Amino acid sequence: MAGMLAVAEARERLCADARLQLQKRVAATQMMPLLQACGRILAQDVVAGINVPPAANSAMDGYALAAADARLGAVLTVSQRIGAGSVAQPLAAGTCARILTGAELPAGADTVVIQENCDRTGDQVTLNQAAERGDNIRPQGQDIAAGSVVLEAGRRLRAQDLALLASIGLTEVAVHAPLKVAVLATGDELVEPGEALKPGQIYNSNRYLLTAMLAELGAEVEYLPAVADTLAATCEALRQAAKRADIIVTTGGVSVGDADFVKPAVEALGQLDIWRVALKPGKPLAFGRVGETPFIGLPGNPVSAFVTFVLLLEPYAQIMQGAEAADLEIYTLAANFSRNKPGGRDEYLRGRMTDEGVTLHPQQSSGALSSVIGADCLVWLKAGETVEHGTLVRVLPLRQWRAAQA
Ligand SMILES: Nc1nc2c(c(=O)[nH]1)N[C@H]1C(S)=C(S)[C@@H](COP(=O)(O)OP(=O)(O)OC[C@H]3O[C@@H](n4cnc5c(N)ncnc54)[C@H](O)[C@@H]3O)O[C@H]1N2
Ligand code: MOO
Repeated sequence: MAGMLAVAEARERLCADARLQLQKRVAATQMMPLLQACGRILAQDVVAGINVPPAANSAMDGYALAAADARLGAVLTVSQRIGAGSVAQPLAAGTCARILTGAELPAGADTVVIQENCDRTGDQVTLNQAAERGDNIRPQGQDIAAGSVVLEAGRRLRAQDLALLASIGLTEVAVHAPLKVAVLATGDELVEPGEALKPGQIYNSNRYLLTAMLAELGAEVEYLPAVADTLAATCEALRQAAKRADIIVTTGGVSVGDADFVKPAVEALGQLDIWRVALKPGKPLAFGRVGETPFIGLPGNPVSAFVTFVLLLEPYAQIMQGAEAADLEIYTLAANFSRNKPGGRDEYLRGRMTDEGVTLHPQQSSGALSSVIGADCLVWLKAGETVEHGTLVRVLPLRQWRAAQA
């Protein structure tokens, strides 16, 4: 559509800019104790200083022996007992050692026979099954080899990553400093929940939407009080935001109405690089700088703010805080709906994936947040596309933003 950037191009341009911004932030890394590092982005590759396990050990409770002795019917004397945490003596030739799960193998043993396959009488063990060299043994370095890269920079640390880092003995880890994001909502009609609603007013829901979504990405959010619809107030709020944040995110006031001052304010204080993207909902998206600080202006309609966050702000914030943005996950599913009125922009409809295909939420207004609550995916229809029941359509799962199953 004339004068509008395609979503893919807008995304590419934002990602490229975020990479430049990240380079300016490389110094902003910090060492973090493991237990406080969940959700943070790893700033450097981590190389294992040790093997895990450090030495070959038994995977089962049983008897350790040399493979040459592990014949069906063999009778062996138990020459020692090795529990997890104890240090084994070398195995006397022709004998076996009682061994417990996790205990290190004695020198001279290369096989473990599980106790269920043996008969024990006193200190004699009879093998009821033959075993092969290496059976029931976890070799040294089976999990992690010393010197290998165990986690790569850019990874968002999850519980299992922290456990892996603990398993190589680390107590702390280098992570990127969290992004500081200033969030501003514009609009004379906005009041905060808790205040009485006067005629003409609505509650400021976007503040909560954006603050929580940014927090889920690991950012530190500072909310600046709602901005009145004047050029002077908008300029002043943006100037304040630029002083304290790595990114400024606004909602509303970015369209063409005579109370929409975000665009002229950004043009006056910096530069506007993108304005209007060919998507519905979310057309009046703006991107640029306030002074040197990156600025992303999301539309005021709550669903438009949600969709532009998922498609454009999320990758920008991910990259700028050091994580690689995942490519959009796109599947094709049969449409469990029909649409014979083609749109002029690509549309991202709120949908739900079912065994019968993808269904649409009945309410697709860009002001209706309830459509997001019921959605687990966005159905991406290209401009001009019509859909019959059963047509294959592109579906973007909402991953972490997904609604709980009803
Ligand atoms: N003549 C035209 N009018 C509009 C166009 C257009 O191209 N030509 N674009 C429409 C589209 S598409 C959208 S989306 C909206 C977006 O406009 P703005 O981003 O400038 O947002 P506002 O006008 O300030 O608000 C739109 C809508 O959202 C409500 N809102 C705003 N902030 C919040 C908030 N913090 N919490 C909850 N709801 C909020 C606001 O009350 C309005 O209803 O413009 C169309 N118009
Ligand atoms: O995008 Mo507006 O984003 O169509 O409601």
